[in-house]
Amino acid sequence: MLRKIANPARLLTFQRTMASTASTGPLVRTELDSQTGYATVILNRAPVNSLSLEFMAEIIKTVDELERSKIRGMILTSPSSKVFCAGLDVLEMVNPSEDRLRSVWRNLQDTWAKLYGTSFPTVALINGHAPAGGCLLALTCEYRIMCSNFSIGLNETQLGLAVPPWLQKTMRNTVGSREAEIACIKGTMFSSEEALKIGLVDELAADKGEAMHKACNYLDTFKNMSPYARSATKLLLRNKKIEDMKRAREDDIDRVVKNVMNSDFQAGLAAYLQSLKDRKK
Ligand SMILES: CC/C=C\C/C=C\C/C=C\C/C=C/C(=O)SCCNC(=O)CCNC(=O)[C@H](O)C(C)(C)COP(=O)(O)OP(=O)(O)OC[C@H]1O[C@@H](n2cnc3c(N)ncnc32)[C@H](O)[C@@H]1OP(=O)(O)O
Repeated sequence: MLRKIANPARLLTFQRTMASTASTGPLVRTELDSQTGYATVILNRAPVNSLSLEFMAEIIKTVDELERSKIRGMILTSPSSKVFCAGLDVLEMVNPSEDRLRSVWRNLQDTWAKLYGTSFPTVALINGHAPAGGCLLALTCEYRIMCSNFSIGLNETQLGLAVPPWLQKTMRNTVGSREAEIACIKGTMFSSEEALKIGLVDELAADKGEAMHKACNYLDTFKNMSPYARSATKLLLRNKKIEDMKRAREDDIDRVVKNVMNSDFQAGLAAYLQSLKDRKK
């Protein structure tokens, strides 16, 4: 459940209607507490918040809007009780047109860059599983609070996908070189407790209410600090990685096209999709 806001009149909700969504309501909902200046961004693409082209475009737009609104902090979360974000929409990879595949990958790069380079402080409130692209979203935030009994990790290699260099770097920056190398190559999924142990998340919480409380505590640490000094320091730390990604982005896209258009990959993906369905039986 979302944190209760003392005065509902203070709650401004930006809502956008999106075409082609199976979710109820907008793909991304933002609730702004005007007392604290903290925005809760709720990823809302049922059932598992998988990242389609349109969903990522909406996340990017939301972050742009929040930058313009001069918020004091952002909490990224999901309305689901089981899944934070299931990563890229695997259907985007099934025999895609090359043009769409390029656009999907470009949007993933931009989603990462936008969230990684926000001027305001960011917390991922990971209230469910966060494989691959779900872990990527969490890694873009400055601080991660994870509810117990879920899993998180960059499991791309398990699906036959290479982890892009900019994402490897983000993982390395978070957990250190050795842990990142092994985790990326093996495609390890970590339990919440294991993730805490290696520093992939910063705190655990028993439930979403507790996680929200801890997220606000993190954001409160900046309450009396100059937003300029804070964000300038963050961007000095992070901008080079964003620029590196942008410089190499066309090569990155070409590599992904080669990876995904390959017939062996497509055969493996079909088997993977079947295994997702079989798990339910
Ligand atoms: C276009 C991009 C091109 C190239 C990529 C190249 C390189 C990529 C490198 C890095 C970037 C990131 C990549 C990725 O993110 S790949 C996606 C990885 N994600 C997964 O492997 C997650 C798979 N899902 C699960 O493990 C479980 O669903 C989960 C634990 C998240 C939730 O389990 P739960 O039991 O709660 O739900 P399910 O019944 O399994 O799922 C419900 C429903 O949703 C469908 N589903 C699940 N995940 C996805 C997904 N990622 N994309 C699309 N659809 C997904 C699932 O099949 C069910 O559908 P249905 O059977 O119709 O109800």
